[in-house]
Amino acid sequence: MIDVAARAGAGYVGFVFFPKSPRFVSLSEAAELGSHVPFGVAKVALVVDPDDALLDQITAQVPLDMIQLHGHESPERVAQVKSRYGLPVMKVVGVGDASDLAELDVQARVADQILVDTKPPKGADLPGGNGLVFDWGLVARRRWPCPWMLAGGLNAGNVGEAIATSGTRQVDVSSGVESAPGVKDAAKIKAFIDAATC
Ligand SMILES: O=C(O)c1ccccc1NCC(=O)[C@H](O)[C@H](O)COP(=O)(O)O
Repeated sequence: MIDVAARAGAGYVGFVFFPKSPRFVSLSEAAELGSHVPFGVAKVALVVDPDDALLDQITAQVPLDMIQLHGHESPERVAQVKSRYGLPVMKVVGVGDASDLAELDVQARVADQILVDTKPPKGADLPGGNGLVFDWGLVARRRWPCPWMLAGGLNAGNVGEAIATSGTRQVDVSSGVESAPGVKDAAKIKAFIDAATC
């Protein structure tokens, strides 16, 4: 499915290293997948509150261009990961309401990129990939000192409105291009990218 995404124009592909996820990939699977990603498409490791031991293994075995921190990592931890691994770090910040915007301002001063995602509901099994939207108006016309990407419940049917409302220049999707949890769908990937780029 990586070739489908790349041919359709995706700029990033992500490997989910979260064992409870239906999208989980092992180190060896990610290493194999990563070796086939075309030049120009960034390979991103998605990790949740990882310790150095896990990141040491991932970065030693998987060809990567970026690390995405999807847990409760502090700005200090973001800075540590950047410096220890020499890779750009995308920090995910979950937004449920306006009170969550302050963390975006703080993390955007440290991270290389921020992913503005929907805050997972309390008790959710997954910190991301839940297919839920938030109020895109909350981030409309906001500026941060690093590039940012919008995520959360996007699909081919709503991504145009999400871009128009939020003003984002980059979008991220997971469950919205799947036919079942963890099963990516080529037609949905193409439709999503077409809708996001026209
Ligand atoms: O997708 C997962 O299973 C996952 C597990 C653990 C951490 C992050 C995870 N996904 C994060 C993503 O990058 C999603 O693309 C993002 O949250 C948007 O997901 P969706 O709402 O399904 O488009």
